[in-house]
Amino acid sequence: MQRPLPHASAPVRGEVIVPGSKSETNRALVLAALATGPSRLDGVLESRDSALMIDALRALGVSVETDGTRARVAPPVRFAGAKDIDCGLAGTVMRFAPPVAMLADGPSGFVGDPHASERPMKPLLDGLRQLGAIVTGDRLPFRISPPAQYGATVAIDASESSQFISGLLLIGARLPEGLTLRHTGDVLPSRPHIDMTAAMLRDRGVSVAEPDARTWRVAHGPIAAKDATIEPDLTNASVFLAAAALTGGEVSVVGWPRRSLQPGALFLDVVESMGARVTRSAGKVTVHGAGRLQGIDVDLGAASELTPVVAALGALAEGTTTISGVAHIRGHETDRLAALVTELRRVGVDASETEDGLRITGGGDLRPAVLHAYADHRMVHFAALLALRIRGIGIDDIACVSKTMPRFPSDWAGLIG
Ligand SMILES: O=C(O)C1=C[C@@H](OP(=O)(O)O)[C@@H](O)[C@H](O)C1
Ligand SMILES: C=C(OP(=O)(O)O)C(=O)O
Repeated sequence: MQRPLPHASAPVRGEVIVPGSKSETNRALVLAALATGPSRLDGVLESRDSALMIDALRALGVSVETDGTRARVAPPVRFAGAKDIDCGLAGTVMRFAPPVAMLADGPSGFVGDPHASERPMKPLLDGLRQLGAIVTGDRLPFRISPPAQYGATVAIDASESSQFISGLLLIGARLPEGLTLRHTGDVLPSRPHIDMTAAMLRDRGVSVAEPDARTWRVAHGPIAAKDATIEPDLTNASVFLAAAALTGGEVSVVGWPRRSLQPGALFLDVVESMGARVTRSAGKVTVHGAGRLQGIDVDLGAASELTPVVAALGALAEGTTTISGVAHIRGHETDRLAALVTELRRVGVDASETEDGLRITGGGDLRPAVLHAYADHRMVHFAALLALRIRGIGIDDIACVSKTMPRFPSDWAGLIG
């Protein structure tokens, strides 16, 4: 569905409420499915990625009743093997549901969107093999047969995705002897997401030790049921805050947690270092744009989901912006480094890939264009930000925002006016 995107004829001002965190929602659902009894969740994200997770868990025998942003999850006595579990393009589903399927009473099959088979899976599937599972294939689609006897130690290279570590940690306590998991690679992206997994396990009574920066020990034991409220998604919030920074406006996000493990919270530091002002009061965060932004050098290895938004800011800032630490986003919803460079050049911005990121020179002779989304929700956010300052920007597929924020088009139009 091709769409023109709104241009900002005046500084953007307003207040937004963003839906629940994808990362926290899908972890809370899995942990509730693995728990000793039923859990109630509030603030649950309603989106394609969370719907896929709910369907995957239901297929494995979990009862999930939803009512808007509320969910009641009741674990089964024993997980059932399931055919053709659809992962869509959701990293959290393709990396978190297979370990649960390894605990089932029979084999399970996993499928996904066409591009999903380009996303890295092998280290996770090797991890399941090291635990005794029989797995056919190294990418989607694949099939898992649960082990006759479960192992307890895994060594994998998670430099392509932190989700390999998170997926295995989530089930560690349910393995008969717990889990010792070691990362063997040189870099480890998205550390805050792994910390979020460990924190949510600990909140449910699980012992997770971290003897060094690349090893986790999860003790065997019960995962307590826990009623929980999901935080707003701070990465999705960054798009709205960035609108203020780009137009010299003022945008607040309501319900910003006082403390959060979401890497999206790091956006506040990034936008501040580009020249915007950030204030906090009574549960909300406000970005005050100064009208001009400065290019920066920033390592987004901890928060690589922010790359498309920061790339848009860099394209419209003065000077050069260098984003590093994000080589692994070549394996995200699309090859995000290639996609961002192609789309920046399409509108006349000088941009190139580095070994682990992007170099963008702000400004240039900017021109209108219909940008490509590559089925990637964050490429739509990127295009929406460019459109604020470049007249005549459209997007070839707006519907893919349903991955994590189906109401983005109306919320965005409401904010921009
Ligand atoms: O565990 C999670 O919820 C996520 C981890 C990160 O994955 P990578 O480590 O693959 O970047 C992040 O980019 C993704 O959007 C969500
Ligand atoms: C990388 C992302 O998603 P996924 O959970 O599918 O990996 C993302 O949302 O930016």
